[in-house]
Amino acid sequence: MVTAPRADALVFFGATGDLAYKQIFPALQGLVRRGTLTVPVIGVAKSGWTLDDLRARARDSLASHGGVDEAAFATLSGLLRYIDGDYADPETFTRLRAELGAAEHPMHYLAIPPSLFGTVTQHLAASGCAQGARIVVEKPFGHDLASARALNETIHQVFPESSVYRIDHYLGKEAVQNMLYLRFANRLFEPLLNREHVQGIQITMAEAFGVAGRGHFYEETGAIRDVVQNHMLQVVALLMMEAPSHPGQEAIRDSAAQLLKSVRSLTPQDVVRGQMTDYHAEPGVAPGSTVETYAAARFHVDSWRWAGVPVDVRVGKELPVTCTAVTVTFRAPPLTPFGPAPAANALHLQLTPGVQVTLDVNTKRPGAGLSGEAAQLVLHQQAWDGMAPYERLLGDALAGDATLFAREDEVEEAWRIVDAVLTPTPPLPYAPGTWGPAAADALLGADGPWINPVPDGGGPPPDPATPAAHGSAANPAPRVTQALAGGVGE
Ligand SMILES: NC(=O)C1=CN([C@@H]2O[C@H](COP(=O)(O)OP(=O)(O)OC[C@H]3O[C@@H](n4cnc5c(N)ncnc54)[C@H](OP(=O)(O)O)[C@@H]3O)[C@@H](O)[C@H]2O)C=CC1
Ligand SMILES: O=C1O[C@H](COP(=O)(O)O)[C@@H](O)[C@H](O)[C@H]1O
Repeated sequence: MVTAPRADALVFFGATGDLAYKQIFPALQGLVRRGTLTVPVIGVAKSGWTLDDLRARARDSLASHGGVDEAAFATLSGLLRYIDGDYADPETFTRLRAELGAAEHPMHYLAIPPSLFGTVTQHLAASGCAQGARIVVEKPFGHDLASARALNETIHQVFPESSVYRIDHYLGKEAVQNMLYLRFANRLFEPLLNREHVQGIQITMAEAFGVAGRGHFYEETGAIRDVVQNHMLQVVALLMMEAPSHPGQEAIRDSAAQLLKSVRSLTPQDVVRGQMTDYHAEPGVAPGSTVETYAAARFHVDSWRWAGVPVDVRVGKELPVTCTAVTVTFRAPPLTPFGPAPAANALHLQLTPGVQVTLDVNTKRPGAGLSGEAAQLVLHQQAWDGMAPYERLLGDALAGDATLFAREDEVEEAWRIVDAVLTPTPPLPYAPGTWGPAAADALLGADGPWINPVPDGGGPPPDPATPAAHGSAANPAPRVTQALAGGVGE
């Protein structure tokens, strides 16, 4: 729900950077194509570039990330402005104020190194650029609980919480929003999602690639800071939170924050840290680095609804597949008059690639007698995200809708949960292409084994020039049932 006026300028700090190139120009072109980006886009960086250099960079970015839509690109080019200057120099912000002209509600997007968030915020205030403005801040938001609190304080000296939009691009994923919708738009699942019926929950975020040339960044971060503190805990919150009291942004964020408040702080015994054996060969990685590229953790949610249900989360680089999936495994029926059921009921939510929801059920084996076999209902299958996460999030921020942005209390709770396991201890080695250190199995004990996701679907978005593809090849008709996939539960 929108609570702020529409932004009338987008100031893009970090327009010459890597994130801009890989994600943001494609998102901006998408917004232009939808007609939701019509305001000036002012890039600010210190590369010594001209506006034409920025336009050339934008075209190059689009050519290698999704394609140039000439009509949309022409409009985007016309909206682009560029200010070349250092963020430490007040003059940069004086020029920005002049470029903003009559804009009353600029949106300042900080796609810049986190060490500069404070500097830029303070210069925005001193130059008058913060007046009536909102700020969109990239991840990571802090390095631990203390630094996140300090950063919140710095930002709040200039921007009230209602004007702060903290990006967690997982919240912009169609599949993550679908998870929330599925829970509360159906009578079917919600009554079952509690300790009476759920045996355990597993979430795996597997990536078949490594640190992808971002060794310097990863050395400062590691898997827990990179994706557990933010993406994984947001998924936990949306999957397990109570129903929001109304559709407004604060109600949804209140429920998510409340759930995070009930997650017990991790201790070293709850976590297994791993490091892929080729990590030290990555440029920017220190010899002897103990940064983890894999982490498995058992979370406990101390709430009336979830007490005693293990929530096991595993993330890692250079695992066998690229897939993020949630599995909710249900308890066995109280009586089994026809003998033990072939498999536990389970709800699988594939969050990436694409969107997929499946349900493992037991059906009668055809023929004589009453024995069963496992089957899988495919409830929903969609091969692409509909809207790329950054397009969705930047569009929402421009419109003044903060629902899909992490609030101060959510971010601080998430840091509180992981704070005691951030100190690097020697990680266990694992070979690229494997599912990580064997010790992660011991973490689950009798609740194991880990469920290795088998990615199904996914793929590039349909060509914008052929919108018919949206409803056909890209979104195949759901299968009704199929035999239980062999990989699930292995
Ligand atoms: N890259 C990625 O895949 C992801 C990045 N992020 C986050 O996005 C943010 C940006 O990351 P990324 O794009 O990789 O970083 P880069 O280092 O590639 O880009 C940094 C940008 O900031 C500008 N900049 C840095 N210092 C100054 C300064 N003193 N004055 C003016 N401009 C300056 C650079 O300008 P210039 O080029 O002119 O020096 C450049 O535009 C970070 O918070 C990162 O954590 C989040 C998710 C993924
Ligand atoms: O934030 C990050 O997310 C990506 C994974 O995002 P996805 O949308 O491709 O699933 C991860 O690779 C990266 O390390 C991390 O910084």
